[in-house]
Amino acid sequence: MKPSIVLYRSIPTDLLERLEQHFTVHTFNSLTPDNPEHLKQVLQQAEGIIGTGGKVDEAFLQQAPNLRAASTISVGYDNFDVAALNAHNVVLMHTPTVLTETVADTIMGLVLATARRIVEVAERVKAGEWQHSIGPDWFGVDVHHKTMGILGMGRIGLALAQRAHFGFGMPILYNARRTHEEADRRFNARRCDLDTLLAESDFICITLPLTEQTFHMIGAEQLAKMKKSGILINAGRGSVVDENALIAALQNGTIHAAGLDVFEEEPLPVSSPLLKLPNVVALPHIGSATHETRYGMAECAVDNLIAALTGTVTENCVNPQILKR
Ligand SMILES: NC(=O)c1ccc[n+]([C@@H]2O[C@H](COP(=O)([O-])OP(=O)(O)OC[C@H]3O[C@@H](n4cnc5c(N)ncnc54)[C@H](O)[C@@H]3O)[C@@H](O)[C@H]2O)c1
Repeated sequence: MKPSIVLYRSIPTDLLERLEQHFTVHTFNSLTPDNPEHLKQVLQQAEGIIGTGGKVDEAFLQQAPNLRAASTISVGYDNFDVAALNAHNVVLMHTPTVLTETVADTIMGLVLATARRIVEVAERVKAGEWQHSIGPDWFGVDVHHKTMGILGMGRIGLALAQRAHFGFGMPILYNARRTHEEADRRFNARRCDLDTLLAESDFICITLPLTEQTFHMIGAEQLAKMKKSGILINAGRGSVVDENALIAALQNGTIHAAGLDVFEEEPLPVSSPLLKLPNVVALPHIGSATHETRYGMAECAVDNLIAALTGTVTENCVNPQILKR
């Protein structure tokens, strides 16, 4: 009999067929579906889960005694309790690399949109406000040759540095736990402490994962250390920034603008003060959301689950120590 798995995100038909060659697939629209009793029943037998979103913690794992592998269709895995997975001998697979370049493109899009006020002025054109040749109230600020500060010099940080350095002639600062030799060599990037990065950068781009150490890493104190003309871009995870402190900083003119792809609560509530601020560009977590990349992520996650449940893992494993047990 084929192993039973739970699929909790819709994936392209050919990839579903690939899963069905190996497994009996039980499909749900999320991990908190309309039919929770059915999910509970299926989880009793399930050896694998694949999808994105939803908490996988001790309470969830208690309901899935036969689980051997979890495959998330994302690179970030902050919604998984890795210690609990380890305790239950569950391998966690994710999709790094395949989305790196697309997310870096999104971040550059936010840099340009905030600095040049692209969304705001395009809306004014649509509203019929372009009646005469434009004056300073339509102007933005330059991007090229300004200083870019990157928080989290990993895969996405490096792809962003490449764009900023070669495309826009920007000096690159970064804050990281250790020196990134490739960034230094290829982009003349300079590692510095957080306070220096906050004080010297014109754009601060967050590409950090959400962990206990990065939670609210940027709060009122850090925002106050940024240039008044500084622009904050967050494409890591919402809770790396204290959103209330950010709202206050944007309202008070402590910083110039913000470009946000991620939020403390997603979807962003329509009542959020962020949506009332003209100096905010808010995106619905589209970092990796292109047809090509979302297909690539789903394919990678499918192959990851097959590898994990057939004992052929070579890459993309968050807790490889489990494989040796
Ligand atoms: N907006 C989106 O749609 C989207 C898409 C993909 C990834 N992401 C987010 O981006 C994150 C990074 O992805 P990646 O592929 O570049 O991961 P990565 O692991 O290659 O890079 C993360 C970097 O952050 C560094 N880091 C971690 N904690 C730190 C700390 N306390 N101080 C300084 N540096 C620290 C790590 O050393 C690493 O270099 C993901 O974890 C995810 O949260 C968002």
